Formats: sequence, C-alpha cells, structure tokens
Amino acid sequence: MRIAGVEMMREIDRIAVEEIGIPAPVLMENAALACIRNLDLTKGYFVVVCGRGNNGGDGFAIARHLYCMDKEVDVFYISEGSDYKTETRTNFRILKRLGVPMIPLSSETMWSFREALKDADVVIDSLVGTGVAKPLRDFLRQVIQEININSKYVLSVDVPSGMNADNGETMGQVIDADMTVTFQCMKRGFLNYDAMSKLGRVIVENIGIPGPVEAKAEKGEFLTDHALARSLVPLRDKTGFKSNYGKVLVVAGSSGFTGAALICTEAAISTGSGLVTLCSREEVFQSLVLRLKEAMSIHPDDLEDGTGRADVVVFGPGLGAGDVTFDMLLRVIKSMQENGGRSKTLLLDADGLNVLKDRTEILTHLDFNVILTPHVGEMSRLCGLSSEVIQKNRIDTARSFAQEHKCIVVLKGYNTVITDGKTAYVNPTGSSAMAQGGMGDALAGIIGSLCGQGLEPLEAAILGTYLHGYIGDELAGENYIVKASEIIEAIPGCMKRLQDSKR
Ligand SMILES: NC(=O)C1=CN([C@@H]2O[C@H](COP(=O)(O)OP(=O)(O)OC[C@H]3O[C@@H](n4cnc5c(N)ncnc54)[C@H](OP(=O)(O)O)[C@@H]3O)[C@@H](O)[C@H]2O)[C@@H](O)CC1
Ligand SMILES: Nc1ncnc2c1ncn2[C@@H]1O[C@H](COP(=O)(O)OP(=O)(O)O)[C@@H](O)[C@H]1O
Ligand SMILES: [K+]
Repeated sequence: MRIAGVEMMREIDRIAVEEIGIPAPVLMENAALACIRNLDLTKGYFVVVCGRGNNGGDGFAIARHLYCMDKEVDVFYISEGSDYKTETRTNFRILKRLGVPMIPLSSETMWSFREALKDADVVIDSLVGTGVAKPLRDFLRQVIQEININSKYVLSVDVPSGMNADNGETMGQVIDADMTVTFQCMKRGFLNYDAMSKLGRVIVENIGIPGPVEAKAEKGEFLTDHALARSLVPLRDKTGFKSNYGKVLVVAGSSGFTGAALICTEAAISTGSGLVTLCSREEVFQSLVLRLKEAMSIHPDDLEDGTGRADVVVFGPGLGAGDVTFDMLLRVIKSMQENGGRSKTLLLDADGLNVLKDRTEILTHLDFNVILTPHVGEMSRLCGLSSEVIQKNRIDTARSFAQEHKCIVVLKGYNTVITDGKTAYVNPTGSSAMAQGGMGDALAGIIGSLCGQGLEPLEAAILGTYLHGYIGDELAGENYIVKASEIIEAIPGCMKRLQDSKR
C-alpha cells in the first residue's frame, strides 16, 4: 500500500479525473460509501459536520446515505468562506431539496450544535481534509473544540480535521477521532508518533482509483502489507540441499551477553538457513559452543576463514562496544572485500553499529551489501541527531542516511522504517508487547537468514520485519508480552502458512 502526502493525493486526484476521466462525483460517492461501510449502522442518531471543500462534500453525501437508511441525521455546515466546489455544491443542494435538517454554524447556532453533539450516537467530522496546510481560522478551531468536548464517538473523514496530512502536526486545533477512514493511501502524517493518539482506529479504503494512477504519482513510500510479504517468502524446492539455503555467520556474544548470540543464531536457523555458524568473543566461546545444537561454531582466531565461507555475516548482537569489536569488524570487512563481495551481505546490529560512531564513512566504500538495523538510540549515535528529532522524522532520517552511506537502514521501533535510500517501506506489524531485550537479536538473525536464502537485501529486510512483527502480533493476541524465544519457535509455522498460501 502506498503512503501519500497532500501533494501526492492532489496529483492522484488530478490524474484520475483529468487524464483517466473518472468523474469526480463518482470518487466522492465512493468516498462517502467507504465511510458508510465503517459506521455502526445499528446506531440511530448521526450528526454530520461539513466544511466547504471536498471533504465537506464527502460529508454531505454521507448524510444523504444515512437519510436514505431512515437514520435521524442533522447536518451542521460552515456557511462562511469561498464558494463550494462543484461536487460539494451538488451534494449540498440535494440535501436541501430532500429537506434534511441543515443548520449553518455560527455563534447563534452554537448552543444547538452543542446539544446535538451531546445527543448524537456518532459525529461525522468532514470539516477539512487534505486541502489545508496552514493554521486554522479561529471559528473552525472553536467548532473542533466543541466536537472534542461534547461528542461520544467521532468518525473523521479522510483526516482528523486540523491535522496536517503531510507531517501529522496540529494546525491550531485537531479533532480527537475514534476512527479515521482515509482514502486510497495511508497518509504520511499518520505515521508521526505524536499524531497517532488523534487518529483512533485508521482504516484505509479504496475509492476506485486504479493502482497505475497511484503509481504515476508515487513518491517511493509504502506500507508493507500481507500480500507483499507473502510474495517475498522463498519457496523451498523439492530437491533443495542445505547449501542452497545460505551460509550465515553470526558474530555475536560477549561476557554477560551470551543470550544475544544464541537468539540471533537460532532465529537464523528457524527462518530456514541451511548452514549457520557462530563466532563469539574469546571469553565466552567455549560456554556458547556447548549450548549450540544445529549451529556450528568457529573460534574468533579463525574469523577470516568463517567470513570467507559465508554468504551473509550478521555482526554485533551482544558483542561489546569496545576496540576488540571494532577490530573484529575491520577483519570481517577486509575478508569480505577480498572474497568477491558483490553477492555477499553484512548485517550490522547492536554493538556492530555502536562501534561505528563517528566512523560511518567506512560504510561508503564497500563492495558488498550492507544492512544496518538500529533502534532509535543506535540511529542517534550513527547520525548525530537527537532521538527526539529522529522520532519526528523517521522516514526522512533513515532515507537520507541510507542514501549517503549506500546501505539499507532498518530503523526499528513502532512502524519500523526500511529503506535503501530510494524507496522506503513502513512496517505495520509488531507492538510494545515485543519491547523486550533480545527481540532485535532475533530480527537480525531472521533478516540475515532471508538474505542467505536469495532475497535481495531490501526484500529480506521488508519480509523479515513483517514476519517478526506478525508473529509478535499473533502471540500478543493472547499474551501480555512476547519473548524472543517464542518468536523463534513460531517462525517455521508462520513461514509454512505463507509458503502454502502462495502455491
Ligand atoms: N483525493 C481524492 O482523490 C479525493 C478526495 N476527496 C476529499 O477531498 C478532500 C480534499 O478536498 P479539498 O482539496 O477541497 O480540501 P478540504 O480538505 O476540503 O479543505 C478545503 C476547505 O478548507 C477551508 N480552509 C482552508 N484553509 C483554512 C484555514 N486556514 N482555516 C479554516 N478553513 C480553511 C477552505 O475554505 P476557504 O479558505 O477556501 O474559504 C475549504 O473550504 C479530501 O480530504 C477528501 O475528503 C474525495 O471527495 C474524493 C476524491
Ligand atoms: N512498540 C513497538 N511496536 C512495534 N515493534 C516494537 C515495539 N517495541 C519494540 N519493537 C520491536 O522489537 C525489536 C526490539 O529491538 P531492539 O530494541 O534492538 O532490542 P534488543 O537490542 O534488546 O534485542 C525491534 O524489532 C522493534 O521494532
Ligand atoms: K475531516
């Protein structure tokens, strides 16, 4: 699914109507019906609050459908301002002719508006949508405040009125919605962490704009969905042999952090790698070796040999942030450069990222693929921006770092961002039930394994983050928290279901 801001939505609308010839009233009608589909129609009394732009037009059309269903409906509308757009005027006039109660909003009608809001089972907010990008005028702010104070349940049409659809910021005052039915694309602003509490449940509804029209206007930003994830799951061949499924070297684990090494290694095995080898820091090597079952091991003195044989190196979980780790990283990089790198991948996680603080230029001259999987703290160390700034601009931060350093960035957390600097994918799966030590180590093993099974690094990162969060969501359905080891146990079953659904 595509992610769009204001300009992209306007362009999609223009192409659909002007170039393809889909009549604008058809789109408005589809938008209205999409909202009707998401309303609780067992309720009896609806108040629709309309602005003068097309968002208001959607609201007038919704009111008509509710009227046709014999619902009690009152329409309050902004009466001052520029002329209605054509489709909005058409829908306004139809309601007038039908005799649907229509009350212009003003200081005189504010009292009856307030009473109607209190009585309404559902308030439909169609004041403004994607057409506004500047601070709202005082009167509109007042109307929004009244809705927020007095309503039991608010459905926002396309965008909670007052929210900037590009960046999620509040333009003076914003509707506190219980549900937002947004049209055609996920709005970019909805991904801003600060915006989320205003949106309620978000439903993205298709309003009949064909995919190729969207594609013409797209800006290379997508939300991963189940269909995309399924399309990426590698199918296991009947005649497959273990070496067909990738050789993964995990370089992880130091004193006090042996769990990270085991979790990462086991995640790679459970995701389907044929051959997984663990190399750790010397002081924990013997104890870790004793705990391995399916995986092999290699002593840190032989790191170059192990790297030379591997298709993928996952470097960093629990490895320690000091000079020893940095030296190990340099040895891995040198060996990968010397062993014909193009098809090989280095995934850096945790301490593999921490040792790059102030040294990220190393990344720009490598002949093999590089994937970085930072959480926001690690990203802050890498790029020098504060966590607050990064969290407000997650897509842009990840994208520009990936572009500058010629690598793939997986910026973890709620709505993980995956980008190669050109395109960006936002992962909708996962929740705070997964906010547990070890979860990131599992993700690193999963993505590394998928790279070894032949997926392009960007694809591996898209599928890996989706699977990781999807399994987390399934387990969180019945559990307060989810452990990394439970994710690992569930990976083969989940991948099997996805594989079977492809065949
Ligand atoms: N994309 C699609 O394919 C489709 C999109 N559709 C729908 O169209 C919506 C976009 O419609 P849009 O472009 O008409 O803008 P919209 O959000 O209604 O806002 C314009 C209104 O805001 C007002 N206003 C402006 N600034 C203001 C301020 N500072 N303070 C206060 N008011 C201010 C401005 O008033 P004015 O200033 O001109 O007097 C005008 O009345 C979109 O969200 C979706 O719902 C569907 O119908 C079907 C297909
Ligand atoms: N609130 C959340 N919503 C979605 N995913 C989350 C959330 N909190 C954590 N996760 C996921 O859990 C993992 C935690 O990784 P990380 O912070 O590196 O943990 P660790 O280093 O302890 O293994 C990441 O993949 C992250 O996206
Ligand atoms: K709205």
